[in-house]
Amino acid sequence: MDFLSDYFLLTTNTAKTLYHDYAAAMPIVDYHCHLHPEEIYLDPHFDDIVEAWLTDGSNYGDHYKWRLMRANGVPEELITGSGDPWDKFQAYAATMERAVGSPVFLWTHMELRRYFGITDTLNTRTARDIYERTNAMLAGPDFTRRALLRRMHVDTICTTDDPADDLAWHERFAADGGDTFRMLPAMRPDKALNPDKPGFGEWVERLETACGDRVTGFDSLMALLAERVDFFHEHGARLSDQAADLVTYDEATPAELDRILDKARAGRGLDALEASQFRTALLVGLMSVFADHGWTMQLHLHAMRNVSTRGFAGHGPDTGFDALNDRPVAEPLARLLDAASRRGGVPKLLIYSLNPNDYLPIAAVMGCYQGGGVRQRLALGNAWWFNDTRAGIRRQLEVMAEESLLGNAVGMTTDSRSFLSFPRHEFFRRILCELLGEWAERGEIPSDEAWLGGLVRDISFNNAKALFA
Ligand SMILES: O=C(O)[C@@H](O)[C@H](O)[C@H](O)C(=O)CO
Repeated sequence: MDFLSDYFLLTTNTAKTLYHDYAAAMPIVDYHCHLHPEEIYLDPHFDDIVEAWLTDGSNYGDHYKWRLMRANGVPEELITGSGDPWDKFQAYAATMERAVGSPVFLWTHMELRRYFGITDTLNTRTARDIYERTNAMLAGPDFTRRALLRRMHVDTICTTDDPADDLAWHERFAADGGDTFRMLPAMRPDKALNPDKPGFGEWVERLETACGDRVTGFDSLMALLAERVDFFHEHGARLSDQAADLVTYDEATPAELDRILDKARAGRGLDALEASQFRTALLVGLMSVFADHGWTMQLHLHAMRNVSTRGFAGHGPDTGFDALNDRPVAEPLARLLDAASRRGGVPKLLIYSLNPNDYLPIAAVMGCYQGGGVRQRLALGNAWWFNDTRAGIRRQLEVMAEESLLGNAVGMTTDSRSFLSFPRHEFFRRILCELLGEWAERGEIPSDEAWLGGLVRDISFNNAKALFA
């Protein structure tokens, strides 16, 4: 089979039919990504393929590529530094020559095909020609940020926004009549959930300013966060998204929570127990608020961030110096959900983990809190970050099928920092169809095309669209 042919990844005739007749044309709901609302609203062109693909001055770029370039011995000057764009592109091309089997290799060539119509393999011999052809096209009207989203039939895109953000860019986007797609905020209260991290006190002051009110204790912090959920809801938000790099459960009295909050605001440092008590109470409280609003809460578990001290000191967060951790998940997650179910209720939840060994424990715990007349109240989040690979996506789909209801899975997200990364949805849909096709042609599921095609459309798009119903 030719590289990236129409049938790539589609290993059976059933898969080919399911992908091309049911998945391919479905629009995209990208409900978790890191694209900036300002860039989407202002809709500028890219200076060149290096800005679109690798990095710009603000170190805002695709750290998946940066990690591979570092692994290939490329000096930082040509990764996130101020090196010449052509030198950077050459270095990336040389890196791709070594990246056989990497999803980044596949995505790179899918993006060259889907956006630029270039079918050449990127390497040091073709780099100059591809550099010049892509740069010429990037200057055209079909390559502004919004045009790239339109061309991928994006229906909805959710940005990642702090509770204290004013959502001004979302307001301007809506006031101008939007576009062929919706840009909606998703609330990311990570700063509230990290009272033991530097900047917590400053963040509380940002929240007070956004609300025009004071935080006088833990309950008032929760009240101001609930106010921001109302504000986000009025702006179309229907999802939250928070990282839980550690999943712990420790209870505290209201008085203890107030004391911990004061200590955190004063920057006096919290011990592990105090941080866990604060996070436990805040997560359970937020679950109640999200349940009241009918929101879907995304929990991103077990990242191990900023592993390299030097890397973090030199480049800041989200620059390719993160990993995953293998901390326990089942018991603390069960205790969090149980506390929520006994108090304000368990919201709709998408629970991701960076550690694929967590999939089965998470799915088993999830099954204990379904119900209340809500279809798939809890679902396993899609294969995330290091798991956004053919094997990782298959594993997540298999566990969702084996332990819950694959027909209710909520598709894929780019989770990206690149406007060119939307073929990751095609990558996912092909792997979904490949898996269903294999099961059907092994006789493990009925080869009922209409039924399977409907499920493919639901998993690829309809289930994600329903998050906003
Ligand atoms: O949401 C997260 O915590 C991660 O997606 C994180 O932002 C990471 O840098 C990323 O973008 C992985 O795709």
